[in-house]
Amino acid sequence: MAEKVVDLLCIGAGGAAYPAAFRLARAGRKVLMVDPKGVMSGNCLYEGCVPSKAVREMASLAGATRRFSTQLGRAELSAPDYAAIVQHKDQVQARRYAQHAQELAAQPGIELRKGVARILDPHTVQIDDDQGSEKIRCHHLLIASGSDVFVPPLPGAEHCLTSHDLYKPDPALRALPKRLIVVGGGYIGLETASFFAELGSQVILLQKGGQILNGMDPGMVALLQPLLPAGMRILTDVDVQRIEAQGALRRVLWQRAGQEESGEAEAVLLAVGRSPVIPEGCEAIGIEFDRHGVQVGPSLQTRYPHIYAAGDVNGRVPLFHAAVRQSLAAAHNILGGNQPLDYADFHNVPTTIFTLPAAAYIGMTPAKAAGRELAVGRYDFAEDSRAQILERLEGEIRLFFEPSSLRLLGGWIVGIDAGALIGQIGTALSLGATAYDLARFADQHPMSAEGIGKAARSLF
Ligand SMILES: Cc1cc2nc3c(=O)[nH]c(=O)nc-3n(C[C@H](O)[C@H](O)[C@H](O)COP(=O)(O)OP(=O)(O)OC[C@H]3O[C@@H](n4cnc5c(N)ncnc54)[C@H](O)[C@@H]3O)c2cc1C
Ligand SMILES: NC(=O)c1ccc[n+]([C@@H]2O[C@H](COP(=O)([O-])OP(=O)(O)OC[C@H]3O[C@@H](n4cnc5c(N)ncnc54)[C@H](O)[C@@H]3O)[C@@H](O)[C@H]2O)c1
Repeated sequence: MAEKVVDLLCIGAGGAAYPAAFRLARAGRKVLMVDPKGVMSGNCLYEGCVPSKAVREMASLAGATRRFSTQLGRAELSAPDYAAIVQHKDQVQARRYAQHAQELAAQPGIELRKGVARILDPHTVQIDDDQGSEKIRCHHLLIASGSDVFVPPLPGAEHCLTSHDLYKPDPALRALPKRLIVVGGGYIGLETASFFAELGSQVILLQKGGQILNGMDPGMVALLQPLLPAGMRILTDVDVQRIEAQGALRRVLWQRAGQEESGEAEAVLLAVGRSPVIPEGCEAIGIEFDRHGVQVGPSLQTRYPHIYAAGDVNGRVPLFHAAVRQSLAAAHNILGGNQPLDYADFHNVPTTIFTLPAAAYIGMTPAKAAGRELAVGRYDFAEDSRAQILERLEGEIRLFFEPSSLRLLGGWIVGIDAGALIGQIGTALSLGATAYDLARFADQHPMSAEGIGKAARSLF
């Protein structure tokens, strides 16, 4: 039987794969996506962004209802029903899977195969599935195999839950733990700790280094940390020794400032990072990668101009919207005959830590400016109408400008609506806006976005 030939083969069917697949199919190219999940949208929908934020919004509503119980006439509030929250999360996932199936069915030119891909040579990929194996010839290859939970060699790690166990459809955790210990103070650990604390768990978070959200601007982190829910105890400079199981209970033992300490909980979440999933065959054909991922520049090309690597697998900006943008840039470069004509920007990507409350940033912040002078515009939510209506007075919008031109270089938001506002700041930044432009735009009242113009006007 003749080998099947496609224009583009995508290893994976997540956010780094399907935007390119659709773009090329619309241009009349023949595309094959391969993913062992057999469905489109990768880990974002399976166990990442969408399910975690479905839990977040329920926790946020539970917190708001508790804060306003008197005004809402519900003085006697029962504890949140975590099983019902999980059911809601599962329904959101099911709805989005159905939507993606419809989108795929409506687009001629794309096939999605359930299976695992491995690279045989720079133009041949083998797909292994339940039925056996098939070799496919491809003119272009997009490596979009994403990332997976990193489990360190920590004694007793098998007694811990991971984000997979919390957020996948029909997850293992279905009851709210009275006590939760979280190992790792990055995105997943901190977000999840804040959701469970808001829902009523007593949470201890253990972070290895001196700062939670390691690598992010310390100024922003220092504003966020005190605003996190009561019921969350954050310990830094912790060296976790082991986790022991005692029936249904878990005991975590750690060292801090030379002292042995321990804690007991109904559940332990291990969230110390993710590792790129490097498809078999990459090494054999000489594609360069390290522990962060496949090495690519902004054109997303590997050392083979027709082989691209986008999304978490390249480790550049492991966020869903960055994966989508990289996927489209790869598609444009394929359509350009592998001559780079589109480049992903790895620096100006809006980033939100969806804790309760959230923090978000983009572009240049003081820690990245490394001594370069910045003009700073600021707006406190304490004076914001919407923040007052919601009794969320904590936090701020801070914008960073080039002093001579007042061109917007970056910003952060800590507090209400951070995830939405950072997109607006990001749009302004990508359009080259200045403080004058932002100051002139009269945003809606009474919305927190008014604060962006007010932060800019604080400079004049
Ligand atoms: C708990 C959690 C919460 C998150 N929250 C957010 C958030 O709020 N916002 C945000 O922007 N990002 C968030 N992320 C990150 C986001 O999920 C990723 O950045 C995004 O999914 C990356 O997309 P991707 O396509 O590169 O990889 P993935 O989504 O990981 O998809 C890769 C796919 O490749 C498949 N695959 C792997 N190996 C092979 C192979 N050999 N052959 C075929 N297929 C293969 C996998 O099965 C997988 O489906 C979160 C992640 C987690 C874990
Ligand atoms: N809001 C979002 O966009 C969002 C949300 C969740 C996840 N994500 C993505 O998922 C990725 C993985 O998230 P993550 O939280 O697992 O990783 P992470 O890299 O963000 O954080 C891991 C944290 O664990 C700490 N750590 C490492 N080893 C430790 C140990 N032995 N004991 C205690 N602490 C230890 C690290 O210092 C770090 O602070 C992120 O990089 C991000 O790309 C994004």
